[in-house]
Amino acid sequence: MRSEWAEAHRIVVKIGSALLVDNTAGVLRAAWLDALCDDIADLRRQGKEVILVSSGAIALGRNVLKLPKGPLKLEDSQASAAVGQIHLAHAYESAFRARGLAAAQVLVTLGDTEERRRYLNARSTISTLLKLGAVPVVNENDTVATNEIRYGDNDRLAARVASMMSADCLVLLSDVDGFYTAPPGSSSDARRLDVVPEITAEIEAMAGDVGSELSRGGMVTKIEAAKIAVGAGTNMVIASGKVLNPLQVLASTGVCTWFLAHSDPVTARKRWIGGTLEPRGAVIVDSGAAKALASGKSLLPAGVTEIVGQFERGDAVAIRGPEGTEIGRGLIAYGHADAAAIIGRKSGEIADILGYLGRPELIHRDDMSLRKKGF
Ligand SMILES: Nc1ncnc2c1ncn2[C@@H]1O[C@H](COP(=O)(O)OP(=O)(O)O)[C@@H](O)[C@H]1O
Ligand SMILES: N[C@@H](CCC(=O)OP(=O)(O)O)C(=O)O
Repeated sequence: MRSEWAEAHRIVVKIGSALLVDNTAGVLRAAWLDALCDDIADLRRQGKEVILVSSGAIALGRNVLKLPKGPLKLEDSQASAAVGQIHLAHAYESAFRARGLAAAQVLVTLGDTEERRRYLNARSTISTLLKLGAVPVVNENDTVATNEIRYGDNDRLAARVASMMSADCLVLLSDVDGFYTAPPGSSSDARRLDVVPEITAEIEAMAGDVGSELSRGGMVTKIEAAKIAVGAGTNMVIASGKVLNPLQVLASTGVCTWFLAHSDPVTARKRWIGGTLEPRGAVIVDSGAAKALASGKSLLPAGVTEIVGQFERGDAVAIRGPEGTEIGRGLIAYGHADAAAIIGRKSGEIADILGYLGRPELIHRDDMSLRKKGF
């Protein structure tokens, strides 16, 4: 197995519906799920952080509701997801509890990963869960997501989660053991690629549709996911989940396809913050704060002398030194009005001033890109 696997500290694992749900009976494949949870407990013992993105709610729920086979209307998918998600949550809770781990259900919508304020909230909640030792189990909140505002497939959702969480590796477990030069079902000379170093038009043309009635997206959405992941500095793997203990099998055999990122997640995130996002305002810092930032510290309200412009929590702002020169950019943890109320004050005073317990830092160092480090 490639060194990227051994070196990965934060791993997102996405599980397709076809793996979790028995297509004929429409019920959960409990023995498979148990074995997967063994693999995750094992990774946790190795000191790694694991976030699961699990499909399966609609596939499970439609069976409970006795809906006919074939494509579902949007409202029937949403009803199925509502029913199936309870079953999924129950299954994960008991499987992880049996292994001494707490499962945490995180249901997200497209807006939670796209809109700045909610993005920071989701990132912060998942970080806290990891810090507390829980295993976040993420799915799309299908019950409230309508066609215009939904991912619809969990491949891209998993990639957005991996990018949001600066994960080192995203594993898409599927019913196929990698990316082939053509859809394996329709072409007998299709062969699996070990590594895709670049997602070219030729690679995109090799991706076909879904392999099972329960699934969504096929390889097309996996390639879309790969673009998001590698752009965020996350390596992506497509591997087979058709075996028991799929992560252990992957580690020992190395059979899969790798989509390699060109930089690490921290560098990619800093580039995104420093180069891609348009600043909505600015914070002016004093010389002491400028020095602290240069030595790798977060920006505390005490070191800020002025707030410029109007922005919301999670927006990008410019960080300017006492002479007004831009020294960096960052995602700010407060909207402009609250930020203006707490600048120059100690972090311990924030709750008294604002009436709620906000973050101690105005801009966390992970959410900051400094000019001299090159953006
Ligand atoms: N180039 C390709 N390489 C591998 N599989 C492909 C390719 N093009 C299409 N597929 C199909 O994609 C399927 C996997 O995607 P999908 O059915 O959406 O599963 P999942 O539930 O894992 O998301 C495979 O079973 C295969 O039939
Ligand atoms: N949120 C949906 C996921 C749908 C989906 O992406 O399925 P899959 O292609 O099997 O990963 C569910 O839980 O049913």
